[in-house]
Amino acid sequence: MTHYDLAVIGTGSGNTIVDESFDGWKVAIVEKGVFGGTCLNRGCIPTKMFVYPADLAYDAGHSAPLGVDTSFEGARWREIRDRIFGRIDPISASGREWRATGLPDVSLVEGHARFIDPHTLDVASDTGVETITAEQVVIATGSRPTLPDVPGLDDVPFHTSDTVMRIDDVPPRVLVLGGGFVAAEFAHVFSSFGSAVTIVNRSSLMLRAEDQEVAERFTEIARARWDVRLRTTITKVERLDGSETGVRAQLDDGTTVEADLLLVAAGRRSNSDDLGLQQAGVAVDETGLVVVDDHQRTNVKGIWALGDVSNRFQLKHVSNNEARVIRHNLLHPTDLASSDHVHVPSAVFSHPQVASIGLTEEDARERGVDVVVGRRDYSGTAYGWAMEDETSFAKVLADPHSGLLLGAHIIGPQASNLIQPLVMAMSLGIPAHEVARGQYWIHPAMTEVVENALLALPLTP
Ligand SMILES: Cc1cc2nc3c(=O)[nH]c(=O)nc-3n(C[C@H](O)[C@H](O)[C@H](O)COP(=O)(O)OP(=O)(O)OC[C@H]3O[C@@H](n4cnc5c(N)ncnc54)[C@H](O)[C@@H]3O)c2cc1C
Ligand SMILES: NC(=O)c1ccc[n+]([C@@H]2O[C@H](COP(=O)([O-])OP(=O)(O)OC[C@H]3O[C@@H](n4cnc5c(N)ncnc54)[C@H](O)[C@@H]3O)[C@@H](O)[C@H]2O)c1
Repeated sequence: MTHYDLAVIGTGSGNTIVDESFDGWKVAIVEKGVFGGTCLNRGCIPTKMFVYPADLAYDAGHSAPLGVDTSFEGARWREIRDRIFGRIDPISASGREWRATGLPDVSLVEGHARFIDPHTLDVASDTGVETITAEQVVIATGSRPTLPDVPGLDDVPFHTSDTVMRIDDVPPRVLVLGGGFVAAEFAHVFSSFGSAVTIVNRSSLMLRAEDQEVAERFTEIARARWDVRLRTTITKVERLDGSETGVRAQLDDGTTVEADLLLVAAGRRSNSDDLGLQQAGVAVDETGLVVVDDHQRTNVKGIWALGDVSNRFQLKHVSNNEARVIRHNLLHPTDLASSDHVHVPSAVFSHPQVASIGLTEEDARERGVDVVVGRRDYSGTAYGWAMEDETSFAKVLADPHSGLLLGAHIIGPQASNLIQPLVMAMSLGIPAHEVARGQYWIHPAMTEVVENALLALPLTP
């Protein structure tokens, strides 16, 4: 049995904790799957590498309103896939190699970790069980796709985001179960490359967690592009005769959908189960998230947690922030840092993009928060005219007296980039009028939509 100063379970954001500041520490990094975790191998990075060519394909087929005659002639899916994973897989492999052999004090222990007690882990692999002990343990085991209880699902071929990017060909018909981030991004990718997409979503809007006006606009655009079934669930799914991958789904509205590929995108759950947390006495909340304080400490001394296993955001920039906090706190136990869970932005890389931070207008109303709203359509700016945009807008919420921003929501081209000055303003506490008038906004850049939304706020001087 080997004793370590530190054991990190999970090589997603967990892997980023251990840098040269831990020289002299004896460290175990434990991983049961592909080195590098979700974002690198099957999440943020490959999805965005598919979205970019999908944007090109989509735009090529939609340039006529600007007087440009281009068309989408087809996508070489296997070439796109192999280019993407030809870049990613070697990064994962070399990261693994470096951890396995490159550092004298760091050991890569490959297998499934389970607590035996707060300082002892059994790591099970095909070659047996290795028991290790550690003074400090970081739980960074991430999350996995939720599989809803759909009758027949166990007996049909289906994909989740874990597997769908590695398929061989663009399916003619794709059925997506779910209407959140994953559904919105993959529907765009597959339909841009030629698939007919049907979305079956339980809630009444796609991207239902967004500001309602944004979710409504996204849903309206999605309906014009895909067959979107709202307030609908699949009641039964079965194999499609004569097809290796196809399914026939019965919906609770009485209709049937046939597809060549079923993508299940119904949310993700924390990988806190199957970790033996009870043996360690680590508390988990009713949704399965490991409970941590602002310093990322669990209720058990010496055990920390970060990322999707313990936060509800399920975003890479949040996991990375938490990893930095844990690194600092392990190295400076008497001067603990805290994570920022207040100003958390997110973006959906679909077409259109959606980006948001802070309160939605509905949140503000429900909580009785006094807010004013500033809104600007892209079509009210010169760059919007250049793009002939008719559907995109930016919306900001602020305290009417201080002018401090409380939320921002953008739907349209480059939303994920346009929101950044608003993230900065919220995070640094810069009032709206100062953001709008305390700097030049390059004319006539797309950012003018943000400037104008800020100027549209009816602030009391
Ligand atoms: C399709 C998709 C697209 C996404 N796009 C974005 C995006 O654009 N922007 C964004 O901010 N976020 C995005 N996310 C979310 C982001 O990927 C996650 O929030 C982030 O990767 C979580 O990091 P983590 O370190 O908590 O977990 P992970 O990266 O999942 O790492 C956990 C690791 O722990 C290992 N593990 C689990 N259990 C055990 C065990 N018992 N023993 C040993 N090892 C174990 C796993 O194998 C895994 O390697 C996306 C997610 C998905 C699925
Ligand atoms: N760009 C990004 O940052 C990005 C991209 C992809 C994923 N992610 C992360 O991964 C998480 C998971 O994404 P997701 O899209 O799987 O989850 P989600 O929570 O965003 O959406 C789940 C959707 O599935 C629907 N649903 C659930 N059960 C259903 C059922 N039985 N029938 C029909 N519809 C059902 C819900 O109504 C909801 O619309 C996200 O919350 C996000 O944090 C982030």
